[in-house]
Amino acid sequence: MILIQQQKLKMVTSMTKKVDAREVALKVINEVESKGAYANIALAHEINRRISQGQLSDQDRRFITELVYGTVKAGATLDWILGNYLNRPITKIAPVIRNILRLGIYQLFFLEKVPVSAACNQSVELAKKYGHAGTVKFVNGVLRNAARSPEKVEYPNQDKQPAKYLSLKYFHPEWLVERWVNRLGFSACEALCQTNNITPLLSLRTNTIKIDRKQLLQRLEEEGVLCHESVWTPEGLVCYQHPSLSTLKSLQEGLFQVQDESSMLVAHILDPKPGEFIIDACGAPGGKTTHIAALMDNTGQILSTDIYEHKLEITRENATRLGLTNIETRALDAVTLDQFFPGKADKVLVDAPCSGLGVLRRKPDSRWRKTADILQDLPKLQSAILTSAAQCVKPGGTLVYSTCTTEPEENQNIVNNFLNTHSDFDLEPAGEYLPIQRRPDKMLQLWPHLDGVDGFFIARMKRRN
Ligand SMILES: C[S@@+](CC[C@H](N)C(=O)[O-])C[C@H]1O[C@@H](n2cnc3c(N)ncnc32)[C@H](O)[C@@H]1O
Repeated sequence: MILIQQQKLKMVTSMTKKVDAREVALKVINEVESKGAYANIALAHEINRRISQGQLSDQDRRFITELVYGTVKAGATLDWILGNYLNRPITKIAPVIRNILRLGIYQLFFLEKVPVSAACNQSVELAKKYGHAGTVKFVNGVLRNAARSPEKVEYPNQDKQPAKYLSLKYFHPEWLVERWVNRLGFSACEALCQTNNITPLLSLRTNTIKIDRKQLLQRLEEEGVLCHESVWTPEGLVCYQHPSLSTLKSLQEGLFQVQDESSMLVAHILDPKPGEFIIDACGAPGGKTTHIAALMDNTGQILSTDIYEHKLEITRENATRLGLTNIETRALDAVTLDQFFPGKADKVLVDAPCSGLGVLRRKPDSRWRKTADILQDLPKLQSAILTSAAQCVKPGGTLVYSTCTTEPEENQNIVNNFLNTHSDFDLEPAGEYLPIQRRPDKMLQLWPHLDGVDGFFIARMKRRN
């Protein structure tokens, strides 16, 4: 009798846990869909809150993350799959029920380890909680039908409709895939889309003014973080296992900064020297500013500007945590920089606001927030910032332009147009300033599928004496 009761209790506990994980995921997805919340921020908030209340195990955390990231990323494909089993347009379904269906379809079609019965039953449980008798029946019918007849879903022919096929298969907006297929070809576009769906490993930059990389590696190991050394930068670490970062003392002590490897390359290509005066024109939240500051051995001066004061607050917090005292911040529009510091800086970095199309793998919802229009609008701002910031470079000084995008309109075209109209600047081979894997490239374009890092563009120019 006691044994049966214990078994029942165990079943109830594990059932409750499962329902909780899906319910937490549903809550985050609803916030993304109806309130426009950023998936990574809403998820971190929800997970941290529940971890602090002792409600979530590590396994739950991983499952919730998988459900949220997967469902958000696969959004359009899930709706297209659902279209095969619905007798009304998906837009006519109440948002919460639509999200329960998407979550269910994601598990049925893309999460092999989730049993079909669990995907269906738990979705029905959610429908009971958030819907009424009619919606429970509806969710049950749609999901069981999909589970019974998955063959109803037929992807478009890849030769006849390559962009549509890749877009549905790899969860990318069709306008973007169309661009990439035309420019890169089918196979490269497929590899890029595939890579964009793999959540990248966390990478950290050693704060070299406090600790060296070997010591940090050891210290992190003691805190349960398993890393290996970056093959791109001498201070980078790539972590393949780690607890929640907020629990790490080494982070609070300022021993490292979270930063992608390709982003770390920018400061190396700028090649700052101790004692210089450097302007980081679009500096917040300070990833590159603080790297430049460390490469200058905490000497000289870096003026980190940004149009948003609230973002500069984060730059200042990072600088304080990392123990850097050579950084000043100032809120201003970089388009007006030349009015304040003409010919004053040894080096200027323009890490321009961009479409972020090189970092789609980082944020599951970002691909769905962008439209082709950004590639019309952003280049005007990028050019204006570069032109103004360039006037702050001393004769003989250096100008670096970088973005986290892969699109020529925001990258090569901006730099080529600038060079064509500014004969006092010469292009220098950015690839030769790479700290480890040197390349002959004049302008550097890094790709997630080719280089295993975020898609980044970096160009280095020198002002003539
Ligand atoms: C790519 S982010 C910079 C990231 C930063 N360099 C780092 O490494 O942490 C671009 C920044 O440009 C800022 N920005 C956008 N328009 C601007 C403008 N007109 N003037 C100055 N900053 C601007 C944004 O607020 C954003 O923080």
